[in-house]
Amino acid sequence: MRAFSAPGKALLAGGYLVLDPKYESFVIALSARMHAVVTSVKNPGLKDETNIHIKSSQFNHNEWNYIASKVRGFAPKEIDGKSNPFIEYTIINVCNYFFDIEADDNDITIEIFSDEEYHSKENTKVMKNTYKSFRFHDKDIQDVPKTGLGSSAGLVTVLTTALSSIFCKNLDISQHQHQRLIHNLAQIAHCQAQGKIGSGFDVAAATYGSIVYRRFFPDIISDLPKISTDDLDKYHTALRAVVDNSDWKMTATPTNLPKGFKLIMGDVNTGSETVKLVQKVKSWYNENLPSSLNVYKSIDSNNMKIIKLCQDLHILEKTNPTYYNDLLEGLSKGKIQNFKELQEFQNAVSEIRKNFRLITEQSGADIEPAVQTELLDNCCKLKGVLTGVIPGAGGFDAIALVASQDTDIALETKDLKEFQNVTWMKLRQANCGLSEEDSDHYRDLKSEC
Ligand SMILES: Nc1ncnc2c1ncn2[C@@H]1O[C@H](COP(=O)(O)OP(=O)(O)O)[C@@H](O)[C@H]1O
Ligand SMILES: C[C@@](O)(CCOP(=O)(O)OP(=O)(O)O)CC(=O)O
Repeated sequence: MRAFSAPGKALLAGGYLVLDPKYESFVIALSARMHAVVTSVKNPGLKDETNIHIKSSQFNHNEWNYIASKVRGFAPKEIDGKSNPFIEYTIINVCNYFFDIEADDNDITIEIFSDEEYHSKENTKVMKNTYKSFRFHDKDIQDVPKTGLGSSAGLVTVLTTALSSIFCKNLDISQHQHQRLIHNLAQIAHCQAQGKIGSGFDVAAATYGSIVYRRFFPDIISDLPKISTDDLDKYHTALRAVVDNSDWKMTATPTNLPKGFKLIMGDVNTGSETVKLVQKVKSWYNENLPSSLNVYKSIDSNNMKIIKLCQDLHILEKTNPTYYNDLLEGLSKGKIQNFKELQEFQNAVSEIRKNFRLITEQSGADIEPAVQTELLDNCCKLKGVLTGVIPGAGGFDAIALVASQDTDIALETKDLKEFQNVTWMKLRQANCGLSEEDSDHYRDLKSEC
């Protein structure tokens, strides 16, 4: 029995630009995690087939029971005809990657758990033990509203890890080459399940944690052949080559918010459709060249300022702790104007937001709609708050603030009508990407009362 977990994400800087390998982005991994607990047994009754049971009991006892066999290219068959593409493409890719390894066991059960912040808490019951606490819903997974933290990317990443651990007994996710294996397999499965090749920052954060990210070239995935039972070798040979030997040309450099700063996320309970926003922005971009390129260049130079400022603040904390402590105190007490680093941080974010408001106006894609502008501006007036953005694709999704560690946002905004539509989420910046957990910590979950 082994267990793994992977974090959710917030794209703090780099929305839209991250789709182009030309630009780098700033991704914060979140304390909300997806978990997978895997067990396996040898079932002598099964010939040349593997049973894979995936249980997601938190969602109305959802489960998917698959049979996968080499002769069908490991295309999994769900015994009741139920479908979950994220699970299916994970099985296909992991099994095809390890096609020549005879696992000791052929009956595998993986239990999925997701931390509460990924989904709406309505009509839920808490089940907990000394180590973990999860919310149980009375609806199926697809019917429970999401908060947009990247549940499918986290799911595919932990599932890829859990299933790989059956074929690769010495899987050690603290090793760089194993992280790379999981990342590449999960990235492929996630794109195939979504039916599109996005930037992949969510899978990269699920694997590597908070990162400065430059995407892979999309053709690395789109060039993979279709799985065909006529030529089974074709897919797994190509997959192995892409996963192990191709140069993905992506970068995922570990980063973090500087010490004494924290991320605050607020859910605004409406949500936006990323795919539609991306389509509108792409059309606007292509129809407005070269001025749209200048807008992107301006956003990029401010994204880079934020990344650089985080690095500079890390250094300052070590080299000039007295000044650094004064700066943190200045941030807590609302004396931002006395510290050039804080001012530069604020200015960079306001330039980015200004550009996104311009794109909103010209493209019709609600990236920073007026109600969110008002909300963010109000947040920025709160003591301890340095700045705020709508992460990722923007729109009516969550807001993300950068604030001093001691900011008590719930207390500061309590009973203020301008914040009545925001629910402050129980989230922090994560301290790691993919990690191995103690499988005993998921046993004997009990209802609170
Ligand atoms: N805990 C879970 N158990 C099973 N499937 C899950 C779970 N969390 C997410 N999924 C799968 O991911 C889908 C949601 O993915 P997506 O729409 O990409 O949302 P997100 O933006 O949160 O990644 C769900 O419909 C389901 O298929
Ligand atoms: C526009 C984007 O650059 C960022 C979208 O970020 P979100 O965090 O909004 O993403 P979803 O979880 O997919 O809704 C598209 C991309 O990078 O794929």
